[in-house]
Amino acid sequence: MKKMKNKKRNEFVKQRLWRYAKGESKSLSIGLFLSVVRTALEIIGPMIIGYILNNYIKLDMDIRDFMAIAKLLLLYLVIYVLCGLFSNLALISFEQAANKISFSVQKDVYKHVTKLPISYFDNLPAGNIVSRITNDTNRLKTMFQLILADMTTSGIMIICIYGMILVVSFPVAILFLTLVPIIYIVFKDLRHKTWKYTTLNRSYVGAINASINENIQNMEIIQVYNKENHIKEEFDHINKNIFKTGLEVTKVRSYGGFRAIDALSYVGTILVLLYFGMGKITGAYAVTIGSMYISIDYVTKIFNNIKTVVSRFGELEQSYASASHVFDLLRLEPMEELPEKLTEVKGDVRFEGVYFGYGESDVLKGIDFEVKSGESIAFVGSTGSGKSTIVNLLLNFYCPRLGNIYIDGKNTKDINRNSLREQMAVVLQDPFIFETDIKGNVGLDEGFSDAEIEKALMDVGAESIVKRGIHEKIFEKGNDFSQGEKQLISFARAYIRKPRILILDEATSNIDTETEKIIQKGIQKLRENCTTFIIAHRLSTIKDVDKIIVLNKGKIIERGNHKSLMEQDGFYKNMYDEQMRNQ
Ligand SMILES: Nc1ncnc2c1ncn2[C@@H]1O[C@H](COP(=O)(O)OP(=O)(O)OP(=O)(O)O)[C@@H](O)[C@H]1O
Repeated sequence: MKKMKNKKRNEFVKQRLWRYAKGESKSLSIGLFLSVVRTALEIIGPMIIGYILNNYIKLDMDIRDFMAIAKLLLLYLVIYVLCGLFSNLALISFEQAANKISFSVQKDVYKHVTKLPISYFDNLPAGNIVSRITNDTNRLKTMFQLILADMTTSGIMIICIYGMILVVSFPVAILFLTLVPIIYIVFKDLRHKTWKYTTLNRSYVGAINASINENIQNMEIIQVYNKENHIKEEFDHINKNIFKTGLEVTKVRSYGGFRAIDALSYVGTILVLLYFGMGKITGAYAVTIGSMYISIDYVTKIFNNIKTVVSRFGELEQSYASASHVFDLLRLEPMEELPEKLTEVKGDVRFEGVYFGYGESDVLKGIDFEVKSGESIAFVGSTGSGKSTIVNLLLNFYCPRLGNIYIDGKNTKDINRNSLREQMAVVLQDPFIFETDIKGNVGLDEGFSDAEIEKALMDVGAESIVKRGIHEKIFEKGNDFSQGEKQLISFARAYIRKPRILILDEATSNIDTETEKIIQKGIQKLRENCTTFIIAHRLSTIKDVDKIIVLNKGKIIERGNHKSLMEQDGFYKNMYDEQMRNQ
């Protein structure tokens, strides 16, 4: 079963790689053509020297010989200059193709990720996805660079040079074959060790990235609890492992496989010398100084190229693994774009026998309620009772396991998600602020005019922000704005879209009375003409809502309005009294 899955995955990766490569076939073909020309030129070079040695280097050289040698050496020089030129041009073509491919992959993956169901993100840390889109696609680029720029050219070179050795000296070509099994053993060993240490190294790099990400995001907590030293120790530990495994990779490459291939290259040269020496001594076969020179040059070149292929192979495998990671994201089923769009929405919402769980056990168990257009409904209950989950289902981030949710009588399972969300606005307890100006934060670059943005801000009571100017930049996380001001910006963001359904996740943190007043005024404005869902923590703020649902462990245990629930003298009244006492 696992084998089948791996086979399918491999097929998908290969298909995708091929498709992306085909998209850049022009640059790739040019690069390949230039590489072949370069190889041909590199093969011709030693032949010129061989020709000089055989025909012009003699005891009775005259001026005509010198002139001929000079001309041939000039040709040799031109050939090597051209060789360098073609090699660089080929590299540029391959680099161009690799860059364009990684750009397309990144674009496709990013677009695909935005269409994935939210449930997918529950199981994968955000850092992991970021790393796949950035690091893994970069490695995929390296893969194209490696395969094309290094391995293809070296491969072509090995084949062509071996062909030439066959032509120049058949026995040398046969002698060379005796070294192939040793080359294979060295290659296997090097591949195994490089894979082992680079895999370890990359996993430590991944761990350190995740740790930096987490620590920077939680710097306040780290400093408040004096955890700096603990964090530093943890960081040092991973860092040391990165250093150690990195060193092992270098050692394997420097002392191990590479030296072995260098040694084999010397053995190859010695074999050539022995063959030609034996021929000269015994006179059993014809030898020339030129063909000896050519054979030695070719053997050296062949080993240099084998070294390139061997050294790149480990990296290539790593890059292939990265490509597989990236393409795994593309294999995930995106959410279906349902055709039925909501246009004119009244805002009637009905939950009917809804059961849902993120994992195996349900966190909502048989939720039923109805709210009419323009009404407000609040959800209260202890932490983990399922308040936010109800809203997650309403937003269609998840589908109920059992039961249905209706908006204006239409089942949300059948409604196009984007059209559904266009009718909704969410105001979170901790408003998210983007690192752009106030206008961008309110309008989210959806083409609202300055006047519309200012009006929205004024309507929710953010005069002070309008006075600062809507083109003022808000820096990361909006730390130069007060909590209240950030809330007002997020209110304006919701208000300007004129949602039919508003979801308010009420702030749990204590805010001063002045900010509280401003916020409550903003909320009143927001709630006008909307069906409002409130996730309430402070019961004093929901006295005026039409319906209150009291949740406990995913079940509705009480329902009514503030007055009727107080009269019921149950869970709600207890919570309310407790909060009043603690004020
Ligand atoms: N993405 C998730 N993956 C797995 N379990 C989750 C996820 N989100 C919430 N839960 C679990 O579902 C249950 C209900 O959580 P939910 O956030 O809906 O409660 P809540 O009433 O809104 O809590 P709070 O008042 O603390 O925000 C909890 O046990 C919670 O641990």
